[in-house]
Amino acid sequence: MPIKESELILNPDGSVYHLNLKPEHVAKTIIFVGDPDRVEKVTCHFDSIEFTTHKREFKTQTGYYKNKRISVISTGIGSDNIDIVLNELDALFNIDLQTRQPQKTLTSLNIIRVGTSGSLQKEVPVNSVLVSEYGLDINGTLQYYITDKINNSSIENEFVKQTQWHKNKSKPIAIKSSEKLFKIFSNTNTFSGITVTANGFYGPQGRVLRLPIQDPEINSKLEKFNFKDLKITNLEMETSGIYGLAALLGHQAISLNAIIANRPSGTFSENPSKVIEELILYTLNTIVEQI
Ligand SMILES: O=P(O)(O)O[C@H]1O[C@H](CO)[C@@H](O)[C@H]1O
Ligand SMILES: O=c1cc[nH]c(=O)[nH]1
Repeated sequence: MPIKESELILNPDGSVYHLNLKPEHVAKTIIFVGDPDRVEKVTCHFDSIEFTTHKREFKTQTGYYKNKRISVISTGIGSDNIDIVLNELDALFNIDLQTRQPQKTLTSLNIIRVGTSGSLQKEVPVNSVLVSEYGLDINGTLQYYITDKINNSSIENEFVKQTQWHKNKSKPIAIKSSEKLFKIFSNTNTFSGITVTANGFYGPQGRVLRLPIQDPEINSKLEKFNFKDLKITNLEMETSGIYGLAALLGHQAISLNAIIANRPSGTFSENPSKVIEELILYTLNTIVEQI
């Protein structure tokens, strides 16, 4: 049975609904950034750009960096957007958009997030780079899929126990990064750990401005969490969705985080653009050398 028009929505020009892309527009190695303005901060280093489009928060450019064809897509903020980006991106490669049937031979993509994040550990300082070994979904997105073959329930159970996770909050789901990409992007200068992916920047990340939150101790509980020497290192808003959907769809994914805030010390980077620019160059050169 073909996938119905209401389920896989195509624009009049045949492109996928939100991303505005056709299969020929996208490379198999894709950098995700949150901020649409960060797309050009990556592609300004390219030797050539062959394609650009922009709809809502989703801006895409495809081109060549040192002979490697790479696409850069902005996802906007949050795992709800990751659900859109991963599903539409996968459809471009793994569903025949004419017959609306899955392709017989599936394509596996390399997805590398270049994002910003807040550290939960004093020893992961602002202006450092963190490679997420695990993404921990506390935002509920992955609960809508069948994750029992890809999640780590030992981490999840320990998390619920150690944080006294409130029963009304969505059940956490822990997903590992691509082992291959984790090895490629980790080095002696990078940090690694469990990245908690929240569904908001303020209350869901333990920030209090004027509103009290359900658990005022949550960030110190996250900071103290320990599972076989694995620590929760940072908070942001996309990694677990990328890891979960990539693993389910058969893609390789890694999340690289420029640490711009340190929550225990209450500090924020004086020059976030600098660490982001360094991370972009590190990412591009590592892709060219090792992917
Ligand atoms: O800088 P990006 O990649 O958007 O990532 C982080 O910044 C945003 C919040 O300011 C969230 O998307 C969070 O995950
Ligand atoms: O603290 C932070 C910093 C960047 N992005 C987040 O989501 N949280």
